[in-house]
Amino acid sequence: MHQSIVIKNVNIVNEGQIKSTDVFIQNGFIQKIGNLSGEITKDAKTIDGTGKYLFPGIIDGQVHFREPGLTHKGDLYTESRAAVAGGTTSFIDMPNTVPNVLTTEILDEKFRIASKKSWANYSFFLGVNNDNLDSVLQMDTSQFIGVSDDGLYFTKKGNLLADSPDTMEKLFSNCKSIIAIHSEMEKIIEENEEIYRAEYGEDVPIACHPLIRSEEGCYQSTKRAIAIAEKHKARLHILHLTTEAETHLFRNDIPLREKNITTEVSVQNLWFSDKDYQRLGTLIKWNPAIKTEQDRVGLLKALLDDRIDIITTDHAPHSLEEKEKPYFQSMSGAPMVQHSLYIMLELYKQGLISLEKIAEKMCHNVAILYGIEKRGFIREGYFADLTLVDLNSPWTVGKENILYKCGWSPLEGETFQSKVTHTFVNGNLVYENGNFSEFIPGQRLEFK
Ligand SMILES: O=C1C[C@@H](C(=O)O)NC(=O)N1
Repeated sequence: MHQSIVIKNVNIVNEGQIKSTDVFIQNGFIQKIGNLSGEITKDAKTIDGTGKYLFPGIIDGQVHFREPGLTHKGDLYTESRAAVAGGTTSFIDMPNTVPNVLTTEILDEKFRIASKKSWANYSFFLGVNNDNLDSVLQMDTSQFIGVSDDGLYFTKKGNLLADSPDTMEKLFSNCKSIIAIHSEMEKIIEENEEIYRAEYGEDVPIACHPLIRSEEGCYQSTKRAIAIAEKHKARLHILHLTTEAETHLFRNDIPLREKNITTEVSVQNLWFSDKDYQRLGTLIKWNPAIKTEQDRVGLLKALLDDRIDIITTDHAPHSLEEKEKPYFQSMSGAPMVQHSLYIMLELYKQGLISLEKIAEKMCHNVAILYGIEKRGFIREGYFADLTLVDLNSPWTVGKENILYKCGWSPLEGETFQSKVTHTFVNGNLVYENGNFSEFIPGQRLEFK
């Protein structure tokens, strides 16, 4: 259902600049950027962009949309709908669905479901762990967006790659595609669990979470993974960094395109810190854990100085019932994909990051890092995935505007100054001032 649309007098935030211009969209693509008048836009729907800011659609490099198998928490329809309402137009989903994505058959099935249900553009990681390592090494993994172990440890202890240096050696010496790993050492976590269990029994306070899933567990794991990757010249991506200490293990003296070792931060680690455990309890229990205020500040600094390459959400919905349990039973993770751009724009309002840097880390760099074709930038000939934002339109997160299937957010009660007013996916205006268009499926991400 492509339409011709012209966005007039809008500030485009793109490739390190903000420029006031017009953008003409037709047949799914950005056809023209510049001051437009007359013939070309004659039959086009006009959107007045005066005073607003146009970003490339956000590409979220790490989400858990829960389908198949865990659809009481979320599914590809509900979570991708929440995504586009928050300005996210593409996502890459993790393999800890049920069954785990450990074969190409299951991967194909996820692509099939997404082609029917996803509002946003999509791709999926193939899961890799000790169980399927040999078969993964037989595959031509350069055909996949990447392999990842994220979340697979939920179904089986001891499956974090970070706990299996032999597996990592074998994988890193053979795998041609991006290897995205969840970097924590299970052994260190288990030792810490025993210490706190001895002290508190089963009633361990949530404030102990960052001490159990500790800085040490993250740092040792990331350091070792980088050493093994460097030895084999593998393409390693460390998922959701949570400590300042780890940021110093990454380089910022070479362009992203030349890096073999990259990393990311998830928005919640730029927003929450250990001071929030008292207020929000297990609602902000994540793996790896939200750490200290010093870590939060250090992560932001590393993002700004390019040791951290991209921003993701690790959107991980669970039902409230699954969250509101004593420490050991409470599920880790929380929904975020509808609110990621809002968090970053609020940090902009606080003077902590520029709009250009937000576009770089949430759009351009994700496209570069994963080699995604023709997305992530506002350029003529690129897909018209675009997000229009009003920076002066305050609103408050509440049950009535949360779109996640699980129906809650750790951000409830938070007031954000900015609002996404329009979201375009492949040239289709799918979201406008709180209303959705008819359902139009997103596309499979193509990559180089
Ligand atoms: O890595 C992960 C996985 C995620 C989930 O719930 O799937 N939850 C988390 O807290 N971290």
